[in-house]
Amino acid sequence: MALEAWFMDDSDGDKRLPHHRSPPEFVSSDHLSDVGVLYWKLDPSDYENDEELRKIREDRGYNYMDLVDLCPEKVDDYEQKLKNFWTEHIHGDEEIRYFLEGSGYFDIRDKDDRWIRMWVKPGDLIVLPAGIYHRFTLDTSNYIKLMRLFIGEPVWASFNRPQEDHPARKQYTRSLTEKAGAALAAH
Ligand SMILES: CSCCC(=O)C(=O)O
Ligand SMILES: [Fe+2]
Repeated sequence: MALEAWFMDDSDGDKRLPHHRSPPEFVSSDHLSDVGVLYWKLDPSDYENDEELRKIREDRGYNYMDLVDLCPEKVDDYEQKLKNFWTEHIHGDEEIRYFLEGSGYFDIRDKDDRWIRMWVKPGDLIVLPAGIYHRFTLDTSNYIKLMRLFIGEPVWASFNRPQEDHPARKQYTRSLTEKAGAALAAH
């Protein structure tokens, strides 16, 4: 099963609702990989002993991991955190999230600056490239539990848009341009 993703409408209504366009416009896994998103579907039921997850972590050097249970009782500054997640931002490193319970919306900007909404659910492992604009919200289930992965000492710093001069942003836009150039040359 592929990740469910779609282009968002332009309405300002409740962010926890799906925000499909009318009619809905789904986004293919090719389009997601074009903007540099990596995706795996794993079995979350026994994540502590999952051989597939172990292999991915080893291959990509994700030696750091912790768990986040996103509910008011377990997270300090819950409302503030959700607010920060919802503010469009980038990071200087990959953002790697493995979703274990509940669900939510991970929104990313594509190369034409359109919002793509990815509906993340248990078993979805998603890697966002450094420098991609994104944001996150819970959906109407109001709950999510996830694993954060990182290479080495984690850096959670986020940089709110605009960030056109940030090295990670420049590198990212350059990589998109190169990809587009290579695609043209292949035709
Ligand atoms: C809660 S999943 C990811 C939210 C986010 O973009 C972040 O932590 O930087
Ligand atoms: Fe982020």
